[in-house]
Parts: sequence; structure tokens; C-alpha cells
Amino acid sequence: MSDHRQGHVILGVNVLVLGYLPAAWQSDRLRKDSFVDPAYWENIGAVAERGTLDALFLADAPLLGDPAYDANAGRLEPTVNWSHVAATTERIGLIATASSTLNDPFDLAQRLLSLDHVSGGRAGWNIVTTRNSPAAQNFGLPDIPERDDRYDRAAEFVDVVLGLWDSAATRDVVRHHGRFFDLEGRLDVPPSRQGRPVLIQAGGSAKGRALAGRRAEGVFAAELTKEGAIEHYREVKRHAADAGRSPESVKILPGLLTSIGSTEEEARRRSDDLHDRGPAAYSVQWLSQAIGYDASQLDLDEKFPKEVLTAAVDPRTAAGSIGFRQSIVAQIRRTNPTVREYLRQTRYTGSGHSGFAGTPEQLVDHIEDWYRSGAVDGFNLQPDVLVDGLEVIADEVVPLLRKRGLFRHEYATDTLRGHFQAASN
Ligand SMILES: Cc1cc2nc3c(=O)[nH]c(=O)nc-3n(C[C@H](O)[C@H](O)[C@H](O)COP(=O)(O)O)c2cc1C
Repeated sequence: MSDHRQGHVILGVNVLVLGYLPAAWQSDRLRKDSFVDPAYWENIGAVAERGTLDALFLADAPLLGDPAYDANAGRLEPTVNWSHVAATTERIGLIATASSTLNDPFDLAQRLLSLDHVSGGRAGWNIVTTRNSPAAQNFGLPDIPERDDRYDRAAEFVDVVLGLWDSAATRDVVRHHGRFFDLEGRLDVPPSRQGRPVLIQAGGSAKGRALAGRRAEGVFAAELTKEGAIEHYREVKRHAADAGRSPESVKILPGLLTSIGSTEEEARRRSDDLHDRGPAAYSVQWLSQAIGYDASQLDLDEKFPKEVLTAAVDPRTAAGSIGFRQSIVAQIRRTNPTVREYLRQTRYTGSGHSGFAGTPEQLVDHIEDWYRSGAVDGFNLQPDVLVDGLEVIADEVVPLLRKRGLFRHEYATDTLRGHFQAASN
């Protein structure tokens, strides 16, 4: 893709509660209950809106996270959390993650369309199938179902939810007798200002990408390298075209961990300080759960063993996320580091999600490069510490993007779907 891309990038923020890095809670601007404090969330909404950002994302894997690799073990349920922020904001999109494996389609259709009403048409649903066994056990399942079954269920789940949302307008009875769901009924919530919530998909395996192309309007991707991002971008857009949709109707938004400073050295110091104040084994534990292999057994001063990188991944049974694993293995193959070097470099380049440590100007260069290369339609930014990292994005990064004609100066739309459609074409 070239410099001739019109329009502007899409900027979401994956809030991850207090920040992407585990030591975020130690910020002197936070209290120990900030993550459940409505005033904290009101401030996040206000800062995001000040920066005319597109949307706030909130992850959710319905379980108490493992602090060994989950930077935010506890959180509020996303639709409830966003209902409060909807009342104190006017334009920012509010995207709630909800699992198609651990929910019921009627309940979720009702809850998400209700959020769309109370937010005035700014709701989105980040569709995940959930990979965590403990989350499954919270719902009485012995284990998380195999990936293929999860995605078959997700595909049917999304179709039932869309059918229920359509029934809100047509008043027709939804009659669905499928492999996973059997129902006859109509939704009790009318269409919202934007009709229905925006659909986002997260999960980078082949089935995840196919679901995204068929139904999603946004993809929360995990891509460490620009080459991997371009390939993901093209594959999802191809699936959209195969489904008779415009490739422009689905926007690809990889996550990007951001540590920003007034100089690159200051940014790296900030990142090092946060990593050093986090759990010592965090990077190894995160890597292990992302690639489905216990990296703590590896010799830190040796290269990654071939069998770790070439292990055949059976999409039906592979633990973790194939999307994250592919992205990490591609990065390791590209730089061929020792385990220690990989863990060190990923402080600044990200592990699973790509990362950035530098100045606002350098971040805008990075955003423009990936955007103009046809690797992204925007990013889901993930500040290392949200409460101050988001302010730098709103007050220093956004003005630079505007100067380059890469971002809106003010909101021209007031629904989430409107924001997405007003962006790049
Ligand atoms: C960028 C990204 C974000 C994700 N966020 C969540 C989440 O918030 N909650 C969750 O249960 N799963 C989340 N997942 C994992 C999904 O549940 C995914 O369906 C599952 O891990 C299978 O992923 P795969 O298609 O990459 O193999 C995420 C995955 C990716 C790639």
C-alpha cells in the first residue's frame, strides 16, 4: 500500500484495567481500589475523549487472572464497567470483551444491545473464544473445549446474536436449531442509534481469521512483526471479500504496548523500571502461556531449541493462542536471540503484542509506517501504565498525528460504527 492511503488511522486503547505491565498498580496516581473505582474509569473515558480516540477496549477472560503473567488479575465485568463510563462521556466507543464459549447468546445479545442504548450507539463486542481452562471451570466445565469446537460454537453464537438483534427491528421470531443452540424467540431490546453493537474479533488462528472476515468490523490482532501484520491484514480482508463483504468493512487493529518518554532513553528507562518492579518471572510466564510451552525450562543463555519453534501445532488441541504463538515464533526466527536476549528485547518490542519504547514523534513514525505499508488500519494502544500513558497519547501523540493528516481533529461522528467508517478507506 502506498502513501496514497486516504482517511486516517483508527486508535483504540486496550485499557487492561491499570496498564499493560504488572507494576502499573504501583503508580503514585492510583489507589489500591482504583480498578473498581468509578471515578478512575470516568477519568479514563474523559482523557480518551479529549484525544478524540475511537474506542476503549476492555479484555475479559471470566476468571481471576494468574498474577504470574496476568498484569491485571481482577477487573469489573466489561459491560457494567462501560455502562458507567457511557454516562460520563459522549463520543468514545466502548468495546466489551465477552466469550462465545462461556456465555449464552440471548443473554449476551440483550446485555450488549442494552449497552448500545445507554451509550447512545457506542458499544462494541470483542468476540473471544477464551483459551483459559480455569475460566471454563468457573462455568462448571472440566476444561476449555478444543479450539475447533470453540470456533464452531463462536460462529453459530455470532449468527444467533445477529439474528436476535435483527429480530429487534423486524419483530420476527428467531427460530434457530443448530449444533450448539436451540431457541425460538425475540429480543426485548429495540434497535439502537447505530442499529446494533460493532463486532470485533480477537484470535489469530485460521478459524479466528475466517470468523473475522465473515462477520467482524474490527480485528484486535497480535502481530509482533510488520510482515506478519501484512499477512494477517490481507488474509482477513480476503475472507471478507469471499463472504461478499467490502474488505474495507473490517478494520485490522493490532495491539501495541507503549512506553513513551521525552527521549528514547527515558522511555526505555521507564520500561526497564516497570519491568524491574514487576514479578521477576512475568516475561517467562507470559511467554510460556502465549506459546503453550514452559519457557522456564529453557536455558536462558541458549538459543530457543528447534523443537520449540518447529513444534507441530494441532489447531484442535494446541494450548494458548495460535495467533500469539505465530507472532512470537516469527519474531524469534527473525532475530534468532538467546532466551535471555528475547526476554530483554521484548521489553521494548513486545512479546505477543508488538511494543514500542520511544518518543511521541517516533511513535507517530511507527504508526505511519505500518499504516502506509498496509499492515494495519490502526492500533489498539496498550499504555504500560494507563493513568499517565493515556494522557501522553491524547495530549502529545494525537496532535502529531493530526499534523500529518493521519487523525481526526474533532469527532465528526457520534457512534462507534460511524467512527470506524469515517476512518481510512
Ligand atoms: C489480541 C487478542 C486478545 C485477546 N483477548 C482475550 C480476552 O480478553 N479474553 C479471552 O478470553 N481471550 C482473549 N483472547 C484469546 C481468544 O480467546 C482466542 O479465541 C483464543 O485464545 C484462541 O486464539 P487463536 O485463534 O489465536 O488460537 C485474545 C486473543 C488475542 C489474539
